[in-house]
Amino acid sequence: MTEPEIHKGLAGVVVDTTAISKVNPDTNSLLYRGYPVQELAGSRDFEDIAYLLWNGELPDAGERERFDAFERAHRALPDHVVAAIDLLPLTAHPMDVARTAVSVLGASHPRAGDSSPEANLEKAAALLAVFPAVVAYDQRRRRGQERVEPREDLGYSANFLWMTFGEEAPPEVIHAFDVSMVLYAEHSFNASTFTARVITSTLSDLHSAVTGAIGALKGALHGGANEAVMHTFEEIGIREDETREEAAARAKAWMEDALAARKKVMGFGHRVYKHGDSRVPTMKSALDAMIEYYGRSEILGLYTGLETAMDEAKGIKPNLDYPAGPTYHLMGFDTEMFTPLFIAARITGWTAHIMEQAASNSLIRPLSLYDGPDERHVGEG
Ligand SMILES: CC(=O)SCCNC(=O)CCNC(=O)[C@H](O)C(C)(C)COP(=O)(O)OP(=O)(O)OC[C@H]1O[C@@H](n2cnc3c(N)ncnc32)[C@H](O)[C@@H]1OP(=O)(O)O
Ligand SMILES: O=C([O-])CC(=O)C(=O)O
Repeated sequence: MTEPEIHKGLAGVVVDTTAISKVNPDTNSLLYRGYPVQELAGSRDFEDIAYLLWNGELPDAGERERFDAFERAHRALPDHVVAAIDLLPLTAHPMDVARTAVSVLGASHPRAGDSSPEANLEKAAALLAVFPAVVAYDQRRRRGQERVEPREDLGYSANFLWMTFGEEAPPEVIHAFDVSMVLYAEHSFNASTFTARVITSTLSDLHSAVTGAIGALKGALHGGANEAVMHTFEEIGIREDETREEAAARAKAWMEDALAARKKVMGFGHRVYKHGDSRVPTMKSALDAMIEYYGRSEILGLYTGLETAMDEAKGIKPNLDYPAGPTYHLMGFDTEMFTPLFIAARITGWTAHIMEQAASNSLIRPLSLYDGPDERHVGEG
């Protein structure tokens, strides 16, 4: 009998079709429902992207108006979710808080037992609307600050920043934040999306699938990398009085030591892209805008120092988490909040995949090759 071929990590395996996004490493492109993401980021806001991912088309004016009315009416954190978050210690990682909050929202959803396409679309939109309040409240409670209620007169990103910082963000910051949400929204069969599809394939519900996806996103090889990038910057040391060149030199030396010690440096490399992540140039422009806005050229020094040293030593390019981390830092988010920001964006992609999987379902259940002990019996030998 021939041994089956093992596809460790499912690398290179095509498991299903999807009409939601196309990642093409050869052309270094990413399409959402056919549109290049670079074209969408900057020309369309995150709400339009959510609509596109769920419905297959960008909204017309009336569709967008109805979407906004629903989204803005569902932004407030219900009291029982506030109470559940308050039960969690401040030592809990914000990803654990986020995962718990989504689970509580699922358990108490009025249509919890309904996984019809209409119920799923409504659940997805309500989750997208309320999730920023989870992140904003969690950051504020850790800082000993009061919760800030959402504002219906602001767009998604402006309101997110308002609830987090308790003041209106400048347009430059809102724009950079919105671009990050658009870029993080969707990326085909990545580990967390695949997790959501596996859970959905058992006929489980949308909130269970998103809760599981959050668990998969938390790890440093996936979404947790944006937090890890900032820990690298912090380990090297962020010195505001330093020139860009001085910071770059220290970062380069740090990277050379890390690679000599055979360390994996988070924010670099990708399972699919081997010549650079299609989203990085757009996110890097958003980072550059924030560096300029806040006058923090030493951050650019750290960024380029690490990037250059990694490229020279191994030819490995940054992924989206690399420019996103310092961008969120400059905006004032605490480092542990970065991956929950990724959740906020990816709720769109995850739920689009949950709906796609449910509409054309087949239980996801691969095979394994047993390599344990030969058959034996209790009491023998
Ligand atoms: C939004 C996202 O989720 S993007 C991904 C975020 N994750 C990270 O940034 C974590 C750091 N990166 C990595 O661990 C990897 O690049 C992954 C997991 C993302 C992709 O990995 P894979 O395709 O499985 O490649 P693999 O991990 O086998 O790496 C291949 C080689 O490149 C090296 N390599 C890959 N990434 C890195 C890195 N970040 N730092 C150092 N070396 C690296 C590996 O050590 C390996 O070298 P070897 O052949 O000498 O052993
Ligand atoms: O596609 C992947 O494996 C990881 C990634 O970049 C993402 O989920 O955005």
